[in-house]
Amino acid sequence: MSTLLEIKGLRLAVREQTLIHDISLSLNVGEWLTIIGESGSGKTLTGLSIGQLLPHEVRHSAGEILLNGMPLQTLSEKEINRLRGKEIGYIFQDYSSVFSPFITIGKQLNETLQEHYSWGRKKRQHRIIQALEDVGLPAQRVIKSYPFQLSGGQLQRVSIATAMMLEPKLLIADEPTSALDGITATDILELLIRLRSNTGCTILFITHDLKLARGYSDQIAIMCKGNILESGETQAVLSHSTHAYTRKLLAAESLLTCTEPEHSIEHVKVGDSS
Ligand SMILES: Nc1ncnc2c1ncn2[C@@H]1O[C@H](COP(=O)(O)OP(=O)(O)OP(=O)(O)O)[C@@H](O)[C@H]1O
Repeated sequence: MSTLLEIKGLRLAVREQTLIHDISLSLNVGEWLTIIGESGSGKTLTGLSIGQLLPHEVRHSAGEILLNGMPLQTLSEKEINRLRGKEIGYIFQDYSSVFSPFITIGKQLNETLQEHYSWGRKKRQHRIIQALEDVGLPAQRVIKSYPFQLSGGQLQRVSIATAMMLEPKLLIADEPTSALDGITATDILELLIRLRSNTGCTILFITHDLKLARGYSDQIAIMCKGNILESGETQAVLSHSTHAYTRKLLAAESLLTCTEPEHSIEHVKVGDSS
């Protein structure tokens, strides 16, 4: 299996404060990796750093992020802009902020396609309808709708359709179900599974919910205070965890407050004999 994403010794800081401490992760083509950790552990910053979407005050102070072997931090603004959307797609918890309130969904999706492809109107229209149908929405009605005319679950489906219509190799889904009720959240996860098997895309999923990590991911990484405590195949990490925090986490089935001393955390790669 070939590696799509490699994060090597990534460190992020704000002024003198280190927020992410030399983390390393790798993700193979077509895999689903879940990063799980309590609030403030560094999940979102890790996801944003891949597409160079960090808040301006957060510095990438060490390490490399490679997509298909290409070091992303060496790209110009124009080059990374071209990769965002087409190679690296994002879905966020706050799907409503993705849409302009006074423009129909069809027009917004059309503008997104125009930014990336020089296709004619008919081909763009066809792609939009197909993308909306792929996420189980009534495309003809949705393209004429304004965002406020759709439910939260429908809008999150539209944001997934927006990301998937560009056929990204890597989809970063940051807590995409946190704002939805339980049944809608499960539907969205099932949808991501189906889209992954249809398109072969690779998924980096960010959550604080162990149930979601357990049920859907091939690989799991447990984050705490800007460090990765353990990572590896989901089953291996969950059944042979070496870290006391992970074991307590499993016993509680919900996130605990991480009490590890920040600077002495060692990243354990479960199942890695090298
Ligand atoms: N712009 C910023 N300036 C300063 N500190 C920041 C900034 N953004 C995030 N942080 C800090 O970095 C740490 C990691 O934040 P991050 O948002 O990545 O956590 P998270 O695990 O995604 O949390 P949550 O689940 O609540 O979204 C936190 O301590 C947070 O307060």
